[in-house]
Amino acid sequence: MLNEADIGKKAVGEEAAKYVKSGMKIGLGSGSTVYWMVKKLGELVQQGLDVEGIPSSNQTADWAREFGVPLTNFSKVDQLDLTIDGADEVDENLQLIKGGGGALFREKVIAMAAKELIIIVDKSKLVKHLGEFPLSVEVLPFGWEVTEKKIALLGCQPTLRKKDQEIFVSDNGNYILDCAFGEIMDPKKLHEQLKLIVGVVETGLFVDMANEVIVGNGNEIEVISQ
Ligand SMILES: O=C(CO)[C@H](O)[C@H](O)COP(=O)(O)O
Repeated sequence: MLNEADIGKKAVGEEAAKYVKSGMKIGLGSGSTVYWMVKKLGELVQQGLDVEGIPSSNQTADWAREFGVPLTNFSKVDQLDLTIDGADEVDENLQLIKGGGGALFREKVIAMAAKELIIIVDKSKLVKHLGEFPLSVEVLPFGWEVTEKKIALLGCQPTLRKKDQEIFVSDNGNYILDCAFGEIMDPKKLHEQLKLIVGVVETGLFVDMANEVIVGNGNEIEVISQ
């Protein structure tokens, strides 16, 4: 049985697949909302849609293989036509926090490489200001303790992400610090400050990147554009 949020995720995931046209190279995001998009894409491929995707996580790659979505990589593709991804928070200016699943680095690469970025969320992800969801920051394992202290000086309490009592390791072999900054009034500035810290690989702030956000409220869908 799907709960209210899951119904919204399924609705927007399936809706987003309609934006994919034959011949396109697609960036495939990560997370439970993207799952529905990849599943739908698999059905469309069965019906003759000619598309290739670059996955942003090992999990998404597994789903693509399961549902029959052909995969490619950046040695063969310079630019993606479209990237479709989820988010943890979306503010009124379509700025995003991503990285709840720890795939933020590859998600940012496929977002940057695409002509268009469509974000798919259920309505619980819409916020006035970013920051209630702790910001994910991917850091190199070497000296992560020092990196953590530098990040804390920017005004948060970072927590090293763990899974099943073990340190969570990203698909890139790095660690994730979940940084509770509270309300983030200037996402661009915070992102830039974080990126200046040696050891920070990438932040989950996606600033001025989303072109369109598809929001699911149960089965009702709303599209918000820049
Ligand atoms: O950024 C992400 C993973 O790194 C996801 O897109 C984000 O966490 C949303 O996930 P879900 O669709 O499961 O709510």
